[in-house]
Amino acid sequence: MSAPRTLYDKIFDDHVVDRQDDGTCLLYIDRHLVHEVTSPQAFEGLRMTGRKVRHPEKTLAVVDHNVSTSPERKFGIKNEESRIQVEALARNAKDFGVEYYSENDIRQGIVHIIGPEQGFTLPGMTIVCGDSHTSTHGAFGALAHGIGTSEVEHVLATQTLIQRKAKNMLVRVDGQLPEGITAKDIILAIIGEIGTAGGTGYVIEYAGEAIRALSMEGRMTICNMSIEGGARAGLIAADETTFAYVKDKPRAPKGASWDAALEYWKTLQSDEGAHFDKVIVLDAAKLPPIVSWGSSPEDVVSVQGIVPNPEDITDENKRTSKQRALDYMGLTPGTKITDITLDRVFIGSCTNGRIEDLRAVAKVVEGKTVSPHVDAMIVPGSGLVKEQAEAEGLDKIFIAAGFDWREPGCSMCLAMNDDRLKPHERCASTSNRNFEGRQGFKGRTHLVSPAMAAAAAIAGHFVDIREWK
Ligand SMILES: CC(C)[C@H](C(=O)O)[C@@H](O)C(=O)O
Ligand code: SF4
Repeated sequence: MSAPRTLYDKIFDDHVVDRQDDGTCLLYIDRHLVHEVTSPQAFEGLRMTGRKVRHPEKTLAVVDHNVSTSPERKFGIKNEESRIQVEALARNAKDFGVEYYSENDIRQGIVHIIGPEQGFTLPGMTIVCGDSHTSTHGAFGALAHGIGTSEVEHVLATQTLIQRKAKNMLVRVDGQLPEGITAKDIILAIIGEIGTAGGTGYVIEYAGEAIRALSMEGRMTICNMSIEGGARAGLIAADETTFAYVKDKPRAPKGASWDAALEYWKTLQSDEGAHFDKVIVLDAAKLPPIVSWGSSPEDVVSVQGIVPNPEDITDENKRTSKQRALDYMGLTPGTKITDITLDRVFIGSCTNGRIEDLRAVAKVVEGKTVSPHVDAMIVPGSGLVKEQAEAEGLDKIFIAAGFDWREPGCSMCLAMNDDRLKPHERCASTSNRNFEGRQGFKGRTHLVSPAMAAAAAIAGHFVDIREWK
């Protein structure tokens, strides 16, 4: 009998085209998502060498980072640099025969939201995109890697990727989440625990009762942020929740192909006794709502906590870096998290811009009003998310509460378009990165769950969502 294998081992093995003695492998790539930021040079490379896209039908292109989220966007992009990137992708997709969702297509949205929505992302697949948060697709039991521009060119030309096998890490989240605690709190707590380098060299498989109980949206939130924990990818074994989500999606297999696919997908689980190089265990029942206080996703604390004091850190380098983070954030050690007031609230991104996230927000803000000193925006992750939210009347709830309801895109997750913080503005954000300048020059980001961001918008400061009425 062969040795027990992990889910990662299985998907990897099933895609190896060539294995060198030194461990370098050539992996077959099933799906390639392309956006405007990391693809122009890759297409240019193909042009210069007279190559074609090897499998246009396994490639899907969409604009997301640079698009305006204003309704005015149908009249064209004003920012020169953004316009050039968007136009380049439209042209490249046309020239190379790749399907393309423009900003005027209802299917357009953040690349990691549209893949799953279209059934382009399926269990057991290898999926790549020139974007670090490609790990999101691991929620489907797919092996999904973010790649660089030269690799984008390699995949476009050959439908393969050069890879070395990573190590296996298991993160098991036991027990049940308390009311009000979400997937976002789980992943922020995990990163707080392992640190931003904790996953370096690993592919993380998330398992345990609390993970199994999550919706696909929640699972995507978890896998999305694997990269913030340093991991090469994040994975969750596909199960009935996955199959129910995937079924009838536009590009999902149909009829007999569906049955055959399902048979295979059901084998995609880590075997009993499979070896993991590192195991982390968390108790879901003990998790509080989490808020980040610094400029790294590992700088997290319970909403009931206080801003930590770097003086307490013994390691000098770490102490200096956390001191710098506090200065950047304009925070004083000992301040209660619930005393931190906000100027802006951003709800959206590939971490938390899906329909379930918007429903959670609507539940918190219905019949209430955004604090007069807060400017709050909601950016649906895709045109289809927007359409669904509007069909459910969520937009009316948001607008009545004083939120700005926008068009889909990455928006203020990274401020490549006009949505950005002004220097020193403080923002509660449902996105995944709180790096210096991430949401605008000198902007201050606190990462939270959608419900926590929503409550903060209404209250004007952080509140414990477990006490929300
Ligand atoms: C622009 C892109 C290359 C980048 C990434 O790779 O993640 C962006 O999506 C981000 O979130 O910082
Ligand atoms: S929403 Fe943010 S994290 Fe996601 S792809 Fe866009 S910029 Fe990157």
